[in-house]
Amino acid sequence: MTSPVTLLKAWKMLPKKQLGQNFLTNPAIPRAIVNRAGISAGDVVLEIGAGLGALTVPVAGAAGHVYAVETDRRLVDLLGTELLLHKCDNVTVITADILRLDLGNFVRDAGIDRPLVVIGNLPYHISSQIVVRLIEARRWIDRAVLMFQKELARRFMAKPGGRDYGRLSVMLAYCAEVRSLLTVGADRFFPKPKIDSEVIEIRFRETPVHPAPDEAFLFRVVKAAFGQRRKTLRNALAGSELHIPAASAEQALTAAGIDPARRAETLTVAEFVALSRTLGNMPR
Ligand SMILES: C[S@@+](CC[C@H](N)C(=O)[O-])C[C@H]1O[C@@H](n2cnc3c(N)ncnc32)[C@H](O)[C@@H]1O
Repeated sequence: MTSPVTLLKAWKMLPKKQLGQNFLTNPAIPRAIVNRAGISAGDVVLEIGAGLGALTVPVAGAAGHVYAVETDRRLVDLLGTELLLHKCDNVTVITADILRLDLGNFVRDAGIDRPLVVIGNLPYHISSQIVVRLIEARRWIDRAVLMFQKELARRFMAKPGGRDYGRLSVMLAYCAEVRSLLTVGADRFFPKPKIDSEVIEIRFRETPVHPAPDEAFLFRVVKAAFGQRRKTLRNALAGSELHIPAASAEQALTAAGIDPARRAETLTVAEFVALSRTLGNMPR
């Protein structure tokens, strides 16, 4: 692996902060990610934010095929050269904004016949949005192995009852098993970010443990409940974009067996599902 400092210098480029460009500098990290992710020749991988190819090259060495998405057009020639140099002939580079890529259409158009393994050292400013997209598109995905800023990764894995527990903790617990694979120090990147990173595996379940009658509505309820997380659930729901009268919120919470004076951060996934059911059954 050529160091990002050398590569960027040779190609007369500077990293773009607004694209979250913190490139991996130490080849041991991508190798560890590939090993712990258990990438094998049967896998079709979608990489998000390929950058200079630090992860793309070792992933290509282990996987059947890699679709490497990168939004920064400046990097495409550089990435192509790196892939040629490392004889990676099983990589398709896609110049696109991952948030605009329709995964269903992409899988169909590319003729991909199996659930994807998604991998990436994510641009930190859109990490949460990407996870929401992956949850929505999870029918096309087996698992995702992604690097986040450590604080965010902790929130994704949080259990009810603490400050870290939020909207995405609930959405992920609803549909996936999440575990930490590895912590990566800030000094393993160029430019060096302010905080350490963590790689987590999100393995999507075929069916949720507590299926909601209407998943999209469940996710709206979760968003509304955490929208004003310091308020009691009764008031948070009443003041939310769901426009539920306070009396109806109280009635739905009670019917779901939830004390209306509790806060969102104390509810389990099963309780959110029960609440979405009683709210969904109310006349609107
Ligand atoms: C943290 S860097 C990781 C680069 C490389 N994978 C590595 O580990 O060294 C994130 C990469 O995502 C790219 N990126 C930022 N926003 C993106 C988007 N919306 N869609 C696709 N790629 C994006 C950046 O240009 C950058 O190359």
